[in-house]
Amino acid sequence: MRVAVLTGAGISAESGLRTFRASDGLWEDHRIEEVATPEGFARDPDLVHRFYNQRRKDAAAALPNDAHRALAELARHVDLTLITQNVDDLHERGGSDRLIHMHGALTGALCAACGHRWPAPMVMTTGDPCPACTKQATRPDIVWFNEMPYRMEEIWEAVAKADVFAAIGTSGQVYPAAGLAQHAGRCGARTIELNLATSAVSRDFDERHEGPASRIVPDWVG
Ligand SMILES: CC(C)NC(=O)[C@H](Cc1c[nH]c2ccccc12)NC(=O)[C@H](CCCC/N=C(/NCCC(=O)O)S[C@H]1O[C@H](COP(=O)(O)OP(=O)(O)OC[C@H]2O[C@@H](n3cnc4c(N)ncnc43)[C@H](O)[C@@H]2O)[C@@H](O)[C@H]1O)NC(=O)OCc1ccccc1
Repeated sequence: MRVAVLTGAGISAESGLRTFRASDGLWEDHRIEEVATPEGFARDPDLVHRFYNQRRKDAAAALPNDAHRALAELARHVDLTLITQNVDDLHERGGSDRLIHMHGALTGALCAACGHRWPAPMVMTTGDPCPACTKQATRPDIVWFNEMPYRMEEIWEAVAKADVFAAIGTSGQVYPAAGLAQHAGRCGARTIELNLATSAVSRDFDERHEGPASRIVPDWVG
């Protein structure tokens, strides 16, 4: 059985990490344009580093929950492709050793000059030189708006081949991730939404399970 799972901020909410669009969401305190676009980084890199340094600290202090662990268990029983929009490392710390961070990861640093990648320091600053080209063009290895998400061909292929596609804790407002459910359905997969509430793409699913991820994901995995 081939299963493709897409996760969003909702799966890490019960681990204490803020989602984006909730009333106390990340986008309440910061304008997307300012902190999650290449233009915002060019305009004020210190502000962007402060934003991601705080998220890196919060993620390091958080612990995976039963939903993260249930997906690691699922991978032992089916051919699972785990795709996450999240930049935290709670899937890995929950036991998942094969996943695709389509929007990058807080644990990564990227040189905007030469493209070199290395493990991110907890506190990243504009002065950090690249270990390869020594230029000071260090940025978080995160996919910002108007940038192409990582490993899209692999993701598109895995979803096309899936017998089952499930989306967990995502609002379905950001593309191309939000378009994967429709793609899966068109390719014949059974599509399942697991979420605390309805999302912007709930109509694209054959089946819905509503409730907190830490309860409904272990129930679904069974
Ligand atoms: C806002 C939106 C309209 N804009 C976009 O989609 C844009 C533009 C666009 C492209 N195609 C389109 C088509 C139509 C319209 C617009 C577009 N997309 C892009 O820019 C993408 C890139 C998008 C990626 C941006 N980076 C992120 N993250 C990293 C940064 C960071 O993290 O700081 S996006 C970021 O926001 C999104 C947030 O969504 P969710 O994770 O779903 O979180 P949210 O808070 O919204 O919802 C939480 C959900 O959980 C549920 N929940 C809460 N608690 C629980 C709980 N306890 N249990 C269960 N569920 C729970 C809630 O009910 C809710 O449903 C995630 O993707 C997340 O990664 N790039 C691109 O298109 O590039 C092109 C291109 C082409 C060629 C060459 C170059 C470029």
